[in-house]
Formats: sequence, structure tokens, C-alpha cells
Amino acid sequence: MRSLLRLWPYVRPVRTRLFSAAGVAVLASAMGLLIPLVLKWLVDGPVARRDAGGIWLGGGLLLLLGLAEAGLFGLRRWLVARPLAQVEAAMRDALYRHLQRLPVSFHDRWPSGQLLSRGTTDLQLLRMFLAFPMTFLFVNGVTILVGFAILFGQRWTLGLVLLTPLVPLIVLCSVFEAKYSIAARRSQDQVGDLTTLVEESVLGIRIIKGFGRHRAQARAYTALTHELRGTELHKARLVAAIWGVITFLPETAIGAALVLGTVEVADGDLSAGTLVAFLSTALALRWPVESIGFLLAVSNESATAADRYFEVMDVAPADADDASVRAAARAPAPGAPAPDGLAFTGVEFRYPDAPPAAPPTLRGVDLHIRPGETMALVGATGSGKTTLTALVPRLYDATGGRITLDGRDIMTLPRDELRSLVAVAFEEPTLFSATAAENVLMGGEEAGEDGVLRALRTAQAQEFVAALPQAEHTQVGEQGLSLSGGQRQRLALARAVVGAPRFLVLDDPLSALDVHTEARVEAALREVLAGTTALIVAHRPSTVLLADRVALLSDGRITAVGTHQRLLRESAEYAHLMSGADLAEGGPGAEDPGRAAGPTGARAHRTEEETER
Ligand SMILES: Nc1ncnc2c1ncn2[C@@H]1O[C@H](COP(=O)(O)OP(=O)(O)OP(=O)(O)O)[C@@H](O)[C@H]1O
Repeated sequence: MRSLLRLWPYVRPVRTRLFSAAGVAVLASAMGLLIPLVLKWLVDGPVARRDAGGIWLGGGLLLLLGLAEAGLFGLRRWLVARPLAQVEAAMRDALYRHLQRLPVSFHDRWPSGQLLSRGTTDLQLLRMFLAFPMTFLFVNGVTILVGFAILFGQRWTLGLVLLTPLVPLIVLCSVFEAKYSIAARRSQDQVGDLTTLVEESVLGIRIIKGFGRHRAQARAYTALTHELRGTELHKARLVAAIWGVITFLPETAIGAALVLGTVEVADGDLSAGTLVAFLSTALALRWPVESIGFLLAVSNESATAADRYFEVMDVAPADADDASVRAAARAPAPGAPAPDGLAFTGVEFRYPDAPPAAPPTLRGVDLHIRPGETMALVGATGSGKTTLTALVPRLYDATGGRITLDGRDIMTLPRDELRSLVAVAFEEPTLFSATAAENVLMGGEEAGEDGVLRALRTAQAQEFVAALPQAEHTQVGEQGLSLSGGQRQRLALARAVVGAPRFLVLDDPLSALDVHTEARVEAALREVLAGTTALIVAHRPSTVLLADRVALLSDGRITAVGTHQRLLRESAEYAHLMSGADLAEGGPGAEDPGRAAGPTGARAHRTEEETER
């Protein structure tokens, strides 16, 4: 329940409205409690005297009280609707912004459905809690206290009879709360799992259909829904039990008070009006008492929702560690950074969720890419190429050693600056639900329309984009037009080059292209690469040919660096990786060593020794 208190910072801005609404609800409840007192006056006065005028007056008064009660409850609802929508929106906003700032390693660990359900159902639950149970636990508490004061005022002996169930009720409610909160947590986690499964099924629909997995998927879905159904039924049984107890015990006490009160009226110890007032007050307290079971259940679910929400919000964002880093970055630099390219020194990396006994994914990586140089990174599958490239834009932080850009340690660079220096494109291109131009501009908004067209030309995407219904203003990505894998890759490549970054990191960016398109993209890329320091993961010799030098990564270590030709000669592993390709046995690179060594202008004519210096 303590987690519900943590909602205060979000509720604070709307506290005046919420407190006013609670005040209005207390007033409305008070109207309800006045009704029995008017009844008492009516029975003992005008009814006993057979005074028709008095009876009409009493009836009119009761009608007015009823109308005032209804009107005040309506006003309360109106008061809370807008501010609570605002609280929900602010919390959702904070969650979204926080998720954007959390490190990639967090997203590796957390299923997206769990995050989705926190941003949707959990927040709806919290809004409901603030709108209803929070106010009514308070309002009903006040109503019960005032009601009992009135009851004791009428006849304290009968009041004591009504109080008898209090102790067993408190004990039973606390047992219920403990059990219900476990069930509520389980159910909300199961909703998260279900959301993950639905999301995966929608995103992976081609694989599911292609492999005829729909039955297996449907079975998994049914199993999860059955589990959720079981938990929901368990919750319903718990609520039914507590509701039954909360209804049964007070009503038995009311019954006992009725019998005792009637005996007292018969004996002439109590006026009929007092008994009517006593019983109608007790009946007016039925809803506040009976609703406690329901209010506790919703409060419990809300506490679980708040726990789940803060579980994510409490994870330190990726740039939290940047405070000291920024201070270091602000320290006067010993002069403008000299262009020194991209250097890895003794870099080690281990995934946070890797088993403790497993060796690090990267170990003692030393690699220097000179300014303006293009380095291809080649290695067997699983050797750590993608991991190494992910360290440069700090998608993950190296667990040892250092990476420098023009001599500046990337850990001392503010993330914004780092990401404006480094552009990335991955093998699996992700496009967003936006126009083709907007997707490209994500790589550098200042590039403008001309920049987009230039980048599209470099990525050889201008033709297919021009053929789209609204050219570069066509919606692409998830909710837009479906593009082929190669088209998506080329748009992602355009996004990487649009900002003319100083450092370019490409993870096998041409893998989905046919050889002719690839050759055209490479020709255009060479111009871009001439002014950029680049690290390109390559599987195919044709991509390797874009590079000045090649680094061979095996088993998390750089084991050889040199030109394509030299590595072919000297490294059996490299030759093996490149074998089967036309280049290894007399392909174009072999025929034209200049092109293999670094085919951009003057660089194409450098000797092998010069390139390797
Ligand atoms: N998020 C992760 N958590 C834990 N281990 C990971 C994660 N991503 C990759 N790995 C492991 O790290 C190792 C290197 O993976 P990486 O993707 O860097 O290889 P790669 O050389 O790029 O392979 P490929 O050529 O197949 O793309 C693999 O053993 C992989 O299982």
C-alpha cells in the first residue's frame, strides 16, 4: 500500500480539486445521514399528531435532501474527471520518456508486453483508484464514524450491538487483503505475458503462417488465458467471500438491534420515531460498510499497479551515470581534439545477463581506425561483431578498456554529442510509422529536403522512393506502406548518412540487396566514406571492398588487421570466411589490388604498406 503514497507527486498539481471533490462527497453523505433524523421528527411529530401539513413539509424536506445528495455526488464526479485524466496522462508521459532513456540492456531483459500493460491497464487502474476507492475509503470512513456517533446518540445500547461485528470484520479484512494482493499481482503479470504473446504473434505473423505455427501459437494463447481466467476466478471467489462476510455480519447485527429495539418500543422505553431513525441510519450505513470489500479489492489492485509502474520508473536511466561524466566533459580540454579517428583500447564487454562462468563476449579488443579511414569488421557468426559496433554509440557500455573518438573517451561525451558524432545502421532496419523523408531525417534533422534527397541517392533509394504514391512523403513503417527488406535497408542507410556524420558504424547494411544494387550503393557510399571514419561489419567480400583495411574478430578478440589481400594471404581463418566468394579466388578485388585496398580516389592508389602503417 505504501507504493500508493508514491503517487503523490503526480496528484499534487490537482490536489485542490481532489480535496474539494472529497469534501463535496462528505457533504453528500451527510445529506444521506440527515434523512433518518428528519424521519424521526416526522414519525414522532406530524405522524403521531396526524398533522397533514407537517407530513407534507417532512416529505418535501426528504425530497430536497435526496436531490441535494444526488446533485452533490454528480458535482464530485465532474470535479475529478478532468484532473484525473491529467494525472493519468502525466504518468503515462513520464513512463514513456523514462522508457526511452532506459539502457538497451533493460529492454533486452523486459518483455515489451509487460511494459505495454504497465502503460495501459495499470495506469487505467490507478486513475480508477484515484477517482473512486481513494475518495470513498475516506468518505465512507467519515460517514461510518458520523453515522455511529448518531446511532450512539439515539440509543447507545443498540449502538453497541451494531459495533459487535467490528473486530471479526477487521481481522477478516486484513486476511483478505494479504491474499488478494498476491492474486492481483499474479493476474496483472499474466495480463503482461498475454500482451507480449499477442504482440509477438502480430509482429511475427509471417513466421507463424510460414511455419504453420498458428495452432501451437493458439494453444499457447489458450494456456495463458486459462491461467489468467483461473487467477481472475480466484480473485472473484475472494471478493465474494469477503463481500458475503461484510454483508452478513452487519446485517445480522442490524437484525438483532431491530428485535431489541422493538422490544424496547413495546415496553415504552423507546419512541417509535427513535427506532425508525436508528434503523434507517443503520441501513444508510450499509453501503459505506459493504463497499469496503470492493474498495479494498480495487485499492489492492491499484497498489499492485503502482508497484509495477514504479518497478520500471525506479530503474536508473542510461544517462544517470552521466552526471560525473558531464563534469569530466566540462573540465577544460587540453586543446581542441586532434582528429585521431576511432580507437578501441583493451575493450572488454560482457552482457549483463550472461552466465557468470561464460567468458566475456569481447576481450582485449585493440583497434585503431584512422581519421577518414574505413575499416571492415569480419568474423564468424557469433564472434561479437554486432556487439562491438553497439559499443560505439553506447547502446551498451564497455565493461573494460576504453573507446575514443578523436582522442575523447566516449564515456566523457554527453550522449547527445556522442550521437550527433556517430551514425548507425543495422542489418535489421527499423522504420517508424512516418513518411520516408521523416524516417531519413531522424539521422539529422538539420539536413533539410536537399539533404534527404542526397542521402536517398547515396543509398540508391531515390528511384523506389520517387515511385511511391506520394514520393518521399509516403507513410512507411509499421502502419504505412510495406517495403521490401532491401528497400528498408536502403532507407536505414540513408538515415545513417543524411547527417554527414564524422563516424559511421554500419552493421552489415547491404545484406538484403541484390548484387547490382549493392554495387551501385557501394559506388555512392565511397563518396560518403571518403570524408568519414567508418566501421563496417561485413560478411561479403563486396562489402569488404568498401574498406581501406579489414579487422578480423575471432571469439571476441581482434586477431588480425590488414588489407583484404594481405589477410587473404596470411590468415587462414579470414581466407576461410571469404572462401566461396568470387574474390577469394581471383575475383575483381584480386585483379585490382588498389580497389581491394581502399578504392576511394587517391587512397585507391596507396600501397599496401602505406595503408597498413
Ligand atoms: N542481448 C544479449 N544478451 C546476451 N548475450 C548476447 C546478446 N546479444 C548477443 N549475445 C551473445 O553475444 C555473442 C556475440 O553476438 P553478436 O551478435 O555480437 O555476434 P555477431 O558476430 O554480430 O554475429 P552475426 O554475424 O551472426 O550477426 C553471441 O554469443 C550472442 O549469443
